[in-house]
Formats: sequence, C-alpha cells, structure tokens
Amino acid sequence: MSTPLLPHTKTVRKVVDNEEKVASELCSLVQKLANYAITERGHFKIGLSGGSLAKFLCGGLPSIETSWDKWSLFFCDERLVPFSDGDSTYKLYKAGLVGSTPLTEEQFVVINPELDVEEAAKDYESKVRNSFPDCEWPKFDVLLLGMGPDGHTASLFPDHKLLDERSVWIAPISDSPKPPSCRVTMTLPVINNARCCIFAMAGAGKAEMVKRILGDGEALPSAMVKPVSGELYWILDTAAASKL
Ligand SMILES: O=C(O)[C@H](O)[C@@H](O)[C@H](O)[C@H](O)COP(=O)(O)O
Repeated sequence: MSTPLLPHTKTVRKVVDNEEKVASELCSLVQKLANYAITERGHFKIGLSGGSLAKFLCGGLPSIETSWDKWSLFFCDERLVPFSDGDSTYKLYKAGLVGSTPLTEEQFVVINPELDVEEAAKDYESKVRNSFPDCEWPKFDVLLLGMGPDGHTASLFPDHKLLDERSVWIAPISDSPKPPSCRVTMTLPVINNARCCIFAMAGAGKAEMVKRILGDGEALPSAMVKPVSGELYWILDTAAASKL
C-alpha cells in the first residue's frame, strides 16, 4: 500500500477562554461536520479517543442537533481490556452517550477484548474495512485526538516503531509506555487520510507540549498528524496556549 504524500491543506488554531469553552467549541464543530457529512454523503463516521476528550464530548454532544441514526462511531485507539473495566474507552462513551443521546450501542464499532492483541487489531481492522469497502485507506469524516504529556496521540508513542507502520490500518501495541500495555491503534496513514482531525485540550499542564509541537515543530507523534487533503484543528484554552 502506498502512503498519502500530498501536503495537508488547512490548519486552524482556535484559542478560547477556558475548558468549558473548549468543550463547547469542540461539540459545535462536531455538530457542523456531522451535519455537513450527512447532507453530502448520507452518514457520519467519527473516530473517538479517551482522556479529557471523552469528558468534553459526553458533556456537550447530548445537546447538539443532528441525525443521530446516521452516525457510526469508531475508536482512534482502544485499550485491550474488558468493557466492564474502568480503563475501557468504550465504557466511558457508552455511559456518557447511550441514553443521553439517541445513539445506540450498535452504532459503536468496538474491539473484541477477548482476543489477544495481534488478533484484536486484525479483527478491528476488518470491522473498519466493512465500513470502508474497496479503498486503500479509509476516509473518516472526523478523528478526535488527544495529546499525552509525552506528545503521544492515539496509541502512537514517541520513538516507537509503530510511527513507521504503513502496511495496516489498525496496529497492535503490547508495550505501551502508558498503561494498560496492550492496545490497538489507528496508524498514521489512516489518521492522515481523514477529512478532518481535531485536537482539543485545556489547562496549563498542556502548555509546554503544545509549544514543543505547535511552536517548535518537534517531530513528536502529535506533530505528525497532518491530514493530507483535510483540515487540522487545534482547539486550546488560553492556559494550554500560554507558551505559544
Ligand atoms: O488511551 C489513553 O491512555 C488516553 O486516551 C490518552 O491517550 C489520552 O488521550 C492522552 O493521554 C490525553 O489525555 P488527557 O486529554 O486526559 O490529558
């Protein structure tokens, strides 16, 4: 498989007053993108991540207006733990969105946590392929991404060999520096083939890494997110943007 090579087209950096406004900015952008995708293509395919993003989305999405039955929800990465485990990202979203929105469990495309990590990645890739038949790389409408304190995004960690993975859509990782160690993750070519990638974060704790990535352009995983023909958004509060 060849990797998309074109330079990405558009980066938008949006700085708002506080965490609450990061969440509302994020949710209104997701609403706009969802409704555009549904009008244009009849469905909306979104990739989710864990961490504070889940809090932003579970708080704000229940009040948006959209055709919920047209949504399919995927995971940019997922921890290989049972859905009953507090570490499961799906568990967070199920608790936060099923019931408070018309979304059903069946609309979430989830991993099989009973498989070993290699098989879980293959199984998840085949589920993603079912939603994106006949293409070299899938084209998600939106991928929502977090950034860890080391600059990681999804389960792509600094200096890890998975950053060079170009042969699969979904890769296993069994040595994640951040526990739990076993996860599955979208690979960079998949992330960079999306129509839109969005980072959203708040707080002074993010400021130094935001500066290293957006200011200094250090080659950390979050800086490698550059959709080749899509949009890239960084939604920050003033504290997270304070070192730029
Ligand atoms: O799977 C994980 O371990 C988390 O989802 C992780 O990747 C998270 O997205 C970042 O560490 C940012 O987390 P915060 O947004 O909570 O700072």
